[in-house]
Amino acid sequence: MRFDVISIFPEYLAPLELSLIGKARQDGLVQLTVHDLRDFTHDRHRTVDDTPYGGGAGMVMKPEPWAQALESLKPGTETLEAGQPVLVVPSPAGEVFTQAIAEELAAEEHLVFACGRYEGIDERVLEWAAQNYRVRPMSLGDYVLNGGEVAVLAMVEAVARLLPGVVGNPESLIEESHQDGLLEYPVYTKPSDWRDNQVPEVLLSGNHAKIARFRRDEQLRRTAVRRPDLIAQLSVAELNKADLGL
Ligand SMILES: CN1CCN(Cc2ccc(Cn3ccc4ccc(-c5n[nH]c(N)c5C#N)cc43)cc2)CC1
Repeated sequence: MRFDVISIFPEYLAPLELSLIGKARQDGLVQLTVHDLRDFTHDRHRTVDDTPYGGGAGMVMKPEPWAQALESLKPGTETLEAGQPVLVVPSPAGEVFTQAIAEELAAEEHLVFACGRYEGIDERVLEWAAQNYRVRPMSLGDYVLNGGEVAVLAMVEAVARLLPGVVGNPESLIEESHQDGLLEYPVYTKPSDWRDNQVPEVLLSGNHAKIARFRRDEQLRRTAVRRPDLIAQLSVAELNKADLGL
């Protein structure tokens, strides 16, 4: 999988050189390149923004540097068969990024991320880019950030960890939170008695059926309390099976 990230703050993406993603890059499982948008400007001040048409506060990112940066990444013939690369554009106005979308993107060969700043990128860039990219405005969630870099750190990690060989134990990807539409169950480790707080007895029982039931009930209980919106999508049968203890 090839990732390209374009930003005016390339150093913001340095954490992607660490830990699992960093190792995946060293092992050649992931090719990730960060590009400085200002390298695609040609004026003395390396200008990337200007005032908004129609007035309003703040500045808007100029289209030309983005067009030149995206053209520099235009897919070669080797990827034509795979279809156009996906251009992910973090935005407060994007579709909300989910585990399902992470899995979708993990099946792609080439992802390009455009990190906007200021009040956003001139909209014509997204329209123009659609000639060579499948453009996907994407939001990390319903809150306001100052730019796209934090979102790209999260999205790249969520996608890259799904790629073969990146996470040491692939089994840990199976019981993922949100994978089955529920929040994950609580986890515990030694000591079993910690400051007079005990690990739930069932987890020490060795009875795998009871442990599985306990974990499922905890998933349902937590989801019902913290994310009732997810519960609505569950079957009645599933809910009846659980002892929610609410
Ligand atoms: C007059 N009003 C008109 C509405 N705007 C809305 C607005 C526009 C840009 C920004 C800052 N920004 C610039 C690029 C960029 C990318 C992603 C995100 C982002 N925020 N939240 C997420 N989940 C994000 C993601 N992913 C924010 C970004 C903030 C707020 C304000 C001014």
